[in-house]
Amino acid sequence: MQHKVVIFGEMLWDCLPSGPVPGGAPMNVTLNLHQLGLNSRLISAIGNDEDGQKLIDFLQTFDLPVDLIQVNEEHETSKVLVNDDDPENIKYTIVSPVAWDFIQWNNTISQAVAESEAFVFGTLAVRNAGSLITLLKLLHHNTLRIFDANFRPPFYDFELVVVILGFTDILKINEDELVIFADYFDIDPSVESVCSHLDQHFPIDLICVTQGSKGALIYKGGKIISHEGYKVKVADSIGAGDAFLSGFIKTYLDKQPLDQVLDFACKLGAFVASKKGGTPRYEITDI
Ligand SMILES: OC[C@H]1O[C@](O)(CO)[C@@H](O)[C@@H]1O
Repeated sequence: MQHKVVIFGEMLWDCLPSGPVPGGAPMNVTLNLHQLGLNSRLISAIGNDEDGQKLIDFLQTFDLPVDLIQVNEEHETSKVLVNDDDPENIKYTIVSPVAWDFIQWNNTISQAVAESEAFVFGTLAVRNAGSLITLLKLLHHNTLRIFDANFRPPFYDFELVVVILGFTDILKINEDELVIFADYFDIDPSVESVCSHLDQHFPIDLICVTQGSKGALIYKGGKIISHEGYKVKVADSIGAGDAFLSGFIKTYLDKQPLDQVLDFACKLGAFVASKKGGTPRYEITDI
């Protein structure tokens, strides 16, 4: 049976100097999972405009269901200005407010989350109270809750992060976010200290930490499994973390051993880093 995963958050156009590409971490994860053969659906919002229609058209070229994507009459489809001068360290300027700042709760999205095997969310889409209220309601469902911190300064608030951590089963952070967590909790910024602190104070069962070109690790029950990553020629790092998370979700739900889960997550992350933008089109056999 196909695993059902629901993803909540932003969908947008990443405006690179070379032209616009579809993006947004939650949309990138949804598309990756779909291409990996899972039943993935995105809860998001576009404006009633051409940019929004083009995003829907793009998703439909993958045969991805778009029934949980709302059309907001008052706010535009999201655009992000991307500075890719340093391909390994991308800078994002995220226009505000936009349609996905106002994702409305309704029975259809609630039921989709209730029936899902996993529910994935991040911090950017809840920068505004409109979508935050909706996410907080959805977090009460009894499904595997996967939190991808995906901090996009200045759009995150650590007090809110702490609330969300209370509803998190699996957490994914990168090495920069690890330091932000350590600063907030006023603890040593090592992987061991941050992960064991989170393990002790929150209901989190497993933590993934991505470390850019140095690879990634999984922390579970006091043990760390690490992977040195796959070396590729980086086109840009847009969506590499999203691809890592997608590879993790697929193999984790398939109940593969954690070292293989980590290996596939690293492989997919590296594969997407070797392509331009966060939403390349591929077959599983290409990875
Ligand atoms: O979601 C915020 C930003 O992060 C990315 O998803 C990459 O992880 C970009 O596509 C987007 O502009």
